[in-house]
Amino acid sequence: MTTTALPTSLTPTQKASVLLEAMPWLRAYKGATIVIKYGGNAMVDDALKRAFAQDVLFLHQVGLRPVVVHGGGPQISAMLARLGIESEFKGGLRVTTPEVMDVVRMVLTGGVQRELVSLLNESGSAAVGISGEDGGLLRARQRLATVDGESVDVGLVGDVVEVDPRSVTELLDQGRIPVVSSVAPLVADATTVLNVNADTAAAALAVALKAQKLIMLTDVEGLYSNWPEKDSLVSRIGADALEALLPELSSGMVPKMEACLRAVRGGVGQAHVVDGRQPHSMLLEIVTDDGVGTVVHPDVIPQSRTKGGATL
Ligand SMILES: Nc1ncnc2c1ncn2[C@@H]1O[C@H](COP(=O)(O)OP(=O)(O)O)[C@@H](O)[C@H]1O
Ligand SMILES: CC(=O)N[C@@H](CCC(=O)OP(=O)(O)O)C(=O)O
Repeated sequence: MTTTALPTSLTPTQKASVLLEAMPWLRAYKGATIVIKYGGNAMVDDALKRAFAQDVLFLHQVGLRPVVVHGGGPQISAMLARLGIESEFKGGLRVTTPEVMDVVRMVLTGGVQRELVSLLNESGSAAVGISGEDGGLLRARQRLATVDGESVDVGLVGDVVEVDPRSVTELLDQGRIPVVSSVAPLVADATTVLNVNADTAAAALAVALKAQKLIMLTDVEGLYSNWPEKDSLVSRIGADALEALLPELSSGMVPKMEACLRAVRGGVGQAHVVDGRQPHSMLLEIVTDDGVGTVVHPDVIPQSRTKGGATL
């Protein structure tokens, strides 16, 4: 895999200080489980996908336990269009007929997941693909979407109600990088498969794994309190304040911020929304002092999760 060289304009001292800045963060996160949600909109070009793979491999190499949960909304929409199947979103969720569900499952587990696994394994073999259907990982119940305060039917769309994380922890314990697709069997009938928004799946998995961090890579700088006003980017928000803001949010930000809230309320140390269009944004978020994007934190931060003035 090709690597991005440091610009030659950096002096040796500056290069050393970049490495040294990373040290306390790497020490703090050694052995930590980090769930990374890689959104379909952040997979827009090959260079970005490679930068993403490099970051995941770096974190794995230095002793973190990264788990990738991938999306693929735009890729599913492109395949549906090629097949001439109409599709629409309500409240940020795809209306999923049985015909659409077949395509969702095929594109996520057969396309996007395979591509990410092969990218991560280009210079190794640690990545292993798995779906919510495998090893009883996820179980879901049909859910409705909320549009203008009203509940609306979106078909075969699920919310995760049970997680058996053993298949993922076993992979992590073997030194692997699990790459998870967000389809899940119906809790009452395992032969019916539901389409789970990947943000929702990532949050449920992060809670079950007791992850230290959930990172959402998307195609926007972070959460805007007054979208699309550029000066309304939120850098930090607590769970209660986010809950109050949820009814104001629209489209893809609804499941994403619901997922961040669920994660921090469920015991995950922090949830981050970072811009996947910026190469290495995730790495910068984890191993440097400069926070990027939006951090969602629990209202009460346990003492064990603070380091100096910073929150882990
Ligand atoms: N308040 C908001 N803050 C940021 N983005 C918003 C907001 N409201 C709506 N959006 C839209 O949500 C999109 C991200 O959601 P989505 O397309 O589902 O991403 P992903 O594929 O990464 O899950 C942004 O590109 C933006 O167009
Ligand atoms: C129910 C629902 O909307 N499921 C999503 C699953 C993929 C996904 O979440 O992909 P992104 O993360 O790229 O948006 C969909 O069908 O598009």
